[in-house]
Amino acid sequence: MTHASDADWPEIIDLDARAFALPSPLPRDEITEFRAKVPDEATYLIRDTGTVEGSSTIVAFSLYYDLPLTLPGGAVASTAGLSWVSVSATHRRRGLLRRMIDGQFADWRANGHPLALLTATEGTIYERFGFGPAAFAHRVSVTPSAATFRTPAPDDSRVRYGTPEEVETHVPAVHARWAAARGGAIGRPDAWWPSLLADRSFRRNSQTSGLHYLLHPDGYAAYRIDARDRTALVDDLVAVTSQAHDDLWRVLTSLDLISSVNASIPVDDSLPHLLTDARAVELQARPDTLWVSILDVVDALSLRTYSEDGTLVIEVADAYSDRAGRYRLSVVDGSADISRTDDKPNASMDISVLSSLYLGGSAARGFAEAGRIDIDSADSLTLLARMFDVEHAPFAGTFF
Ligand SMILES: CC(=O)SCCNC(=O)CCNC(=O)[C@H](O)C(C)(C)COP(=O)(O)OP(=O)(O)OC[C@H]1O[C@@H](n2cnc3c(N)ncnc32)[C@H](O)[C@@H]1OP(=O)(O)O
Repeated sequence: MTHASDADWPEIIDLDARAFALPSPLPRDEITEFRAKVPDEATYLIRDTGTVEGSSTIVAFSLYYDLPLTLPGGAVASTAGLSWVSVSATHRRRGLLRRMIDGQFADWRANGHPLALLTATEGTIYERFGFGPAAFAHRVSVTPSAATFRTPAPDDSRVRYGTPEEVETHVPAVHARWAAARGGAIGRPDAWWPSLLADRSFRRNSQTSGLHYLLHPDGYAAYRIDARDRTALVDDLVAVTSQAHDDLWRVLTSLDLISSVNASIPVDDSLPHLLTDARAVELQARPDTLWVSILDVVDALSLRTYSEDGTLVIEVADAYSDRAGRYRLSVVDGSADISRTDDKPNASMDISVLSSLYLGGSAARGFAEAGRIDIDSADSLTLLARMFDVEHAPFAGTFF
């Protein structure tokens, strides 16, 4: 296994397009922009000799981004975001993914990352490495004609369409304010913004418009129009205050000639409650949007805060790595002290389940009822559930 160099990228892009069944690979002139997002040492590739004598081809590739993740309580963890995992169809199920993850896992730990993240194409690949789905979103379709707000619109909502110059300064700044305040939010590194704001053609098809940006002093919404069925597709909506949230949604639901507004919103978003008819917000799917793997149990559990004080011994099983063991979690005034222990456990679970609970986006009770958390008493389950509970559901906000 080696790291990628500039010369490898055209081949990597082709491998990736085939593996992800994309209609066309990333255009060559956009590779440079993409390359700014990832240093060579965070890329992993495996070559195999080709059928033509002397040739060799890339048969597996993956990379990780250094991503800031806001945790319950407001601390920001430096995480490793696994992405672009592609194995050639000619080399499937020969352990190449496992080889790449083994290498990355060692590097993530050497770099001191307490957590690894990913967004998954399929739900059955990553649990074996200790990842669990940890944040979700509601994919909704809002019918503007039925979306009547319970309260009248303010005289001036302060929402305006932004010029490109305004968008370039306002959007990254508001996103950073929002991400710092929302548990489960992924902060966007500076190097990501040029390609996001450029809204390259590969992000849309011939029937969809470019992005329109609505700006508010405390938020923004970026949407495009699909001309085929006159829908508005919300690409990004960030609101630091509820006023910004409500004002942006008032504009989005009053777009003329639009039959529906499609968006991915937090599972606890207030939008349905703002309307006289909550059915105007039709739930279409509840996808997992972020998978987490706790790489270091003591470090990770110490970084977040907790909603209930108390002490629990949690036993972790780990078939992939060395995270197994018993950990005493003592919470005082919301802050945890964690240490390894030999004491009898109150709750036993796989590292992937603990990783799912970590951001507060999954309920301990559901895992216990499914037999995936062994619990010594009803009181322990109540304490576990309350400890990991959070004020706002985690919302990642960024696909990577
Ligand atoms: C974070 C991301 O980037 S998600 C994107 C993942 N990539 C894709 O979906 C693109 C298309 N798919 C591929 O490129 C490949 O099929 C991959 C990357 C999913 C798997 O690569 P492979 O090299 O075939 O996996 P590998 O042989 O190392 O398998 C490792 C383990 O995962 C299992 N596994 C691999 N793929 C799958 C799958 N799609 N569903 C269920 N299990 C899987 C294997 O059975 C094996 O299990 P075991 O070791 O516990 O017995």
